[in-house]
Amino acid sequence: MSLDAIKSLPDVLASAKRITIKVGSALVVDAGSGVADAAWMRGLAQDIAALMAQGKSVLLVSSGAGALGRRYLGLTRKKLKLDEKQAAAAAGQPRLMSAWEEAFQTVSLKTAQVLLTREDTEKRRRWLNARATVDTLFDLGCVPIVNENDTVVTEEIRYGDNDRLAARAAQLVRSEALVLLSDIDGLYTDDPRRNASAEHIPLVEKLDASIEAMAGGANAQAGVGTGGMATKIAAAKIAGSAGCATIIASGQTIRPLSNMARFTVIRPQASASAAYKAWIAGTVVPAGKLMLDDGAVRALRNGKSLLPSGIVEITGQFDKGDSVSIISPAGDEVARGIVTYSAEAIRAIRGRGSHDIEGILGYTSGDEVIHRDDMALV
Ligand SMILES: Nc1ncnc2c1ncn2[C@@H]1O[C@H](COP(=O)(O)OP(=O)(O)O)[C@@H](O)[C@H]1O
Ligand SMILES: N[C@@H](CCC(=O)OP(=O)(O)O)C(=O)O
Repeated sequence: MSLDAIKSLPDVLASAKRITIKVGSALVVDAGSGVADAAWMRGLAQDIAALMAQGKSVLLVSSGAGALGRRYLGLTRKKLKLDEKQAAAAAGQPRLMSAWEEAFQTVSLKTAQVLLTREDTEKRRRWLNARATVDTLFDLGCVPIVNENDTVVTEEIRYGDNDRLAARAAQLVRSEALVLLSDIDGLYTDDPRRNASAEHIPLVEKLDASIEAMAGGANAQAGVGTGGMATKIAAAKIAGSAGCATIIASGQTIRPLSNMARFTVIRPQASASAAYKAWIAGTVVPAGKLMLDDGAVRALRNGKSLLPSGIVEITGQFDKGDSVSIISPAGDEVARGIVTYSAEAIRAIRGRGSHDIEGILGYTSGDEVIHRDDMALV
């Protein structure tokens, strides 16, 4: 795979280690035939392979299940009832995945399906489980392909648009860049399909109400998009608060990431890891305390993860995924972090070596009680 292909990528993408790419239905589904656009999908697969060859992890969020299923089931009416939309998504999703599988096979990459609901991204335990699965898929060199689990979500509990789902997914995997590939090459001062004098905006430094006011609804002509520019700006806001930059670009070329002539970059408020650590340190109420020995406190201050061997005492009842306070022998709070094991499990493994964990608990969730990425020094 030639790396020349990605020379024209915006800097923000070149410097990101983890990238989330969202593609809209209009790109994946050929408007005339109503089936997956295999040639376009192969082109994107080549671009993604080029990014992965640089050591980046790529999460793909793909719309198109509803549009593919509609045609397959012969549901051609413009307006469908919710249960019909869900039926279309149920029929379209396996078609969408098999089209992606074929596309990625041409660049020797494996794919995996991750169907999420809003609850998965809002309930902490489910969030952590989803994150662990996607991390493992990255480690295995796979391209996780995310969509909303349309068949089980009702109107009240669904995202309904994959722009915001993609922003949450980007946050889930701690992406530094979220690319929203659409049928338009970025944000304009007004919907350019309705206002010919609308001007393109290449860079948004600060996403405020004046920017939000520019973004309108979907391209009604295409008929398959959901949310339009408004949900892309809402997505950029979610991503930005998690330290992730958003790029809105047109996907209407055969190699959309290599041929990104014009786009809009929306700057995040902080770096992804700084935003995550600020969230751990500030917004989370600790559910318990871990008292450490001096050696463990020194290790944490040197940027190491917390291992069971340095834990002397535990207070409180907490579960895997909860936040705890980490206390020095002098009684000071040195850090806060998200635990990989429950209070009960940590009581059983405290003071022991990581290699003993599996023997004591009968399972292991990793060597660390708190991974350094999940810890903020106070
Ligand atoms: N300010 C704006 N700048 C650019 N596009 C806009 C703006 N306001 C509304 N739009 C519309 O948003 C559409 C893209 O959203 P959408 O149709 O939902 O695509 P997708 O399927 O990629 O999510 C554009 O085609 C355009 O008509
Ligand atoms: N989950 C839906 C996609 C909903 C959606 O946001 O569509 P789009 O605006 O085309 O990205 C599907 O696969 O049909």
